[in-house]
Amino acid sequence: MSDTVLDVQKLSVSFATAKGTIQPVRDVSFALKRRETLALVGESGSGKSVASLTLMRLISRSAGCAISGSARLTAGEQSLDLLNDDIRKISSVRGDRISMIFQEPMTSLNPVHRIGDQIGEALYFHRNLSRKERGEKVLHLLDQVGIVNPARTARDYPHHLSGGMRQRVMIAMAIACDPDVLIADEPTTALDVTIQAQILDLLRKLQEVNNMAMVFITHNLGVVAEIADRVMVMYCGQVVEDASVMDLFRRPLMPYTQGLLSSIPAISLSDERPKLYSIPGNVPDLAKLPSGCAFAPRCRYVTESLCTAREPEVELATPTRRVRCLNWRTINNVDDGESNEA
Ligand SMILES: Nc1ncnc2c1ncn2[C@@H]1O[C@H](COP(=O)(O)OP(=O)(O)OP(=O)(O)O)[C@@H](O)[C@H]1O
Repeated sequence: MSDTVLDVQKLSVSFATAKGTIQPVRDVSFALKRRETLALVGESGSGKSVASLTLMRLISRSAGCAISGSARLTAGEQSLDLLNDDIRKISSVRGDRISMIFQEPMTSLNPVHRIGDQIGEALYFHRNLSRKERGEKVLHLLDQVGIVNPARTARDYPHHLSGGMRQRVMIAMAIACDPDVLIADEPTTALDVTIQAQILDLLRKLQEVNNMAMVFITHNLGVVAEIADRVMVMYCGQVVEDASVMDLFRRPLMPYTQGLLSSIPAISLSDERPKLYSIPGNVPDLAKLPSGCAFAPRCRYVTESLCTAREPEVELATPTRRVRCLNWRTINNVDDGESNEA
């Protein structure tokens, strides 16, 4: 049996906007294995949320939105294409085999329903449980995510809870049916660092217990180092680098990734604090992408005749890492025949 639970091939999403057609996700492919955590990183607007909402089928084809590619979810006996199969089939696995923790718990939780009822909803739809069994499972889930008084919290409404507790409740909802794949969209961004560490710890433990795979969206490279096995860096909707955490942090190959890693602040006790690097310029408007490589206008290694003339294809730098840059060999002193050691 293959270990791949989610196989995404050539996912592209475009929207018709007042400024013209934009393509926030372009030709994104990746495979996710059981128990693996893939981090999706990139600046705001790089297409991380649109990609994951499309996988959940929460963005779907309409007059103003075109989607192409495939996303095969293989969970137990089931195998289905999240992008192309009938929506009734997708609804039967959404919240069950694949689920999502959203960025902002306060807007995702329903303010007029009790916490216990909201967690119980996925169980009601996907599991054949009596009311009593469902209630017990809700208390177990609240306990599992570290809520101190599950019975009381189950009766509470969202506004009774702190930000950290609401985020735990969101996790309890997402894992209620032991999903095979969990997509977590910046689940710790709004929390202070101690709570952030607790939530990361919790997700890791749950992953071990439930054997689930995770797609973890974040801006925070410290969090990536903490939680991910692989990292996929996105820029203007494209994957520009994809590598194991070790390889990426040890030797980033794409100038954008190099820039991101150089902008992480280090803790320094000396009087002379090193000046922090920041990538010059801004992410371009998706409606007016520059010609050639989208990162070229901000790249310190840009070769005008090459980088602005041709759009780079994604290349295998080694059998296990991909990079999208016409200059990556020159920048990293890699000979043509040497790619396997990059
Ligand atoms: N429904 C929509 N219609 C038109 N444009 C959209 C729509 N949804 C998202 N976009 C645009 O798609 C681009 C990618 O947005 P997305 O939210 O995926 O970025 P992101 O990488 O997740 O950013 P952040 O880290 O800030 O969440 C943005 O330019 C956004 O304005």
